[in-house]
Amino acid sequence: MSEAHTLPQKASAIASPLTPALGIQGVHRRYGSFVALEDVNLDIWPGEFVSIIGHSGCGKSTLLNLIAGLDHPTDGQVQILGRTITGPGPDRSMVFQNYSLLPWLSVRQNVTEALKAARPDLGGAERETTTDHALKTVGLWPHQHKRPSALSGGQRQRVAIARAFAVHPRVLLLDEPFGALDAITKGKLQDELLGLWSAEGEGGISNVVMVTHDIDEAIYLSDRIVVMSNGPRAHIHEVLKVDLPRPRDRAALVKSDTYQELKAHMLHLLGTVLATHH
Ligand SMILES: Nc1ncnc2c1ncn2[C@@H]1O[C@H](COP(=O)(O)OP(=O)(O)OP(=O)(O)O)[C@@H](O)[C@H]1O
Repeated sequence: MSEAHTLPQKASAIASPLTPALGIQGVHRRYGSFVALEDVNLDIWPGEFVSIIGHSGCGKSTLLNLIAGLDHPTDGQVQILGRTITGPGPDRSMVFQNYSLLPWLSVRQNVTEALKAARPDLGGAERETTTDHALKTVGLWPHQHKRPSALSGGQRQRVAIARAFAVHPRVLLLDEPFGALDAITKGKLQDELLGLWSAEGEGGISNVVMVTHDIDEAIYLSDRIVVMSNGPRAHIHEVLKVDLPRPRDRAALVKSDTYQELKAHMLHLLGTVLATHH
């Protein structure tokens, strides 16, 4: 169950197996004398879906922000396809824990404004078509002219996801995207996400890096699960490979031995080995 360089399961992944989509190399992040992350190293291969799990405060959001280019390592570097990340870019798009919608704009405008910022190359007509497609994909077409305040939590989450999908990022970064949702909505959004990730070409997303607290979600979605040690001085405790064929059937999956073993191992890690006493 240790980290291994394995070919991911998405067909497009095989194109360049030797250059990581994301290379996290000797990354430290200190805030003054407080060491949040210490020597984090991880290669994420093109086509991989990777989840990051760990106790509260271990630096998961910090790591995601470093990949997004919204923050910078104190030491080490994060690379995308071999190039050092120095700031945000249209090749990466982030869905934050709090959705970060602009409350004075409609659902549709929240998507189009993000597109204007992230994809200035698009003409007006193309931007509208892309927005239409994203809103339909997440099932928000009938609500496109509403303000976020008129939406349910699940619908707001869908706007944030539509916005991220619309910019067609090569890498989609998700910070507990489904945390506050009911099980049915969560399941639907997880499947929509998998659909977009596994689609090739237009609308396809090469990599997803997702922070989650949900073990079942991590196993259902991921190719690998990164388990962080507790902070401060958090680092990668273990990387688990999810050796379950795709497409995955939720009901059948939970009965499989591989699933049960992986879940038991993660419960042991998080509940015993890395147990906290808050
Ligand atoms: N700007 C900052 N200044 C000082 N300390 C910070 C700053 N940002 C984060 N930290 C600290 O770094 C550590 C990691 O924070 P981070 O938000 O990445 O954790 P997390 O694993 O995402 O937590 P959670 O699961 O609760 O969202 C925490 O101890 C936090 O207090």
